[in-house]
Amino acid sequence: MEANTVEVRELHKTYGATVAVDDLSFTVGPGQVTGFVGPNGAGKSTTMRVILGLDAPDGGSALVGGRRYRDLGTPLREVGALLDAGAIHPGRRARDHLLWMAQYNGLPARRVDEVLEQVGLTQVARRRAGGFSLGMRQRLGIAGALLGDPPVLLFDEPVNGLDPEGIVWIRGLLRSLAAEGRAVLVSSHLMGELEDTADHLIVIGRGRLVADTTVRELVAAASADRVVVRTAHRTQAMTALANAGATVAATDHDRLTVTGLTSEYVIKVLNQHALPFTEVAAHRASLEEAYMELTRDAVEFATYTRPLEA
Ligand SMILES: Nc1ncnc2c1ncn2[C@@H]1O[C@H](COP(=O)(O)OP(=O)(O)OP(=O)(O)O)[C@@H](O)[C@H]1O
Repeated sequence: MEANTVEVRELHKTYGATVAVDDLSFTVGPGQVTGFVGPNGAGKSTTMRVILGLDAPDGGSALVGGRRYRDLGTPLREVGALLDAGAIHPGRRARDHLLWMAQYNGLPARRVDEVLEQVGLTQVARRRAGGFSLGMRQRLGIAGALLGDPPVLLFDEPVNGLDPEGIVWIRGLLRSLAAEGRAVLVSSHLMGELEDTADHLIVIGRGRLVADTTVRELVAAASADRVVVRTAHRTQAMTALANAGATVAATDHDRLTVTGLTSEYVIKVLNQHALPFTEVAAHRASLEEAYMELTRDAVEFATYTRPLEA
């Protein structure tokens, strides 16, 4: 297997009575950003911890470049990770923290200054991490992940708590790391966060695989066959389109979502009835909408509450 690939196969992990990861299999391929999505408690962090050898699986395997983490020669050269940005000793200066990591892993000290530059911390390299903002701590954590120039990178909820500028920066960084041919796995409990970043998606719920798909396919499936219409003649348009065989929902005072007809046919029907419109467009679902569609059954199940007995 190539060095820039992660393979998770039939992974199983329990903590006491809690099944955190349940027969999970997926591959993180090179040259793309793979989003790892699921609600809180779905098992994302546990999976990443197992990949990084911080937790032992009860069954199955998680291999980096075909090897278990503990069999990697110099792990930092094979896989870098940002798990918990708060984990740096507050009294330690940023540069010293990275120098210690470099020395411990037999990496040249010049890499420290390179990664500090890459994450934009050169100016504050001699300050103590305790005085760092969350955004600066995230950057320092990422500098540590990049230190060994690894072909595989894992980021657990990297945008959590960041300001918009920090979020834009991280997105750009993830894209450029993937463009260099690396395998990049990034977790989030918010699908929308990955909209402009991920190429591929692994969606999990309760430790199990829900979807393994490209962002493009997922959005296309959720968008399929839906047309958005804007018209001041909402009621008449709803009647005309429904009579033409469409399923129509009013989504705003002047907006309809039409299913079952092409946009060309929708225009034809509106013209036949001399109904003016300001917009007829094929709907493109957001990633968040696609996710809702994907998990709707599971959510319905989860939010079902038994009525009180009389
Ligand atoms: N060390 C542990 N001891 C006991 N239970 C744990 C431990 N780590 C995780 N769990 C449980 O395993 C399940 C999966 O947790 P995990 O942190 O992997 O989910 P997650 O998808 O990363 O969630 P989040 O988005 O909240 O970080 C949860 O039910 C959690 O409570």
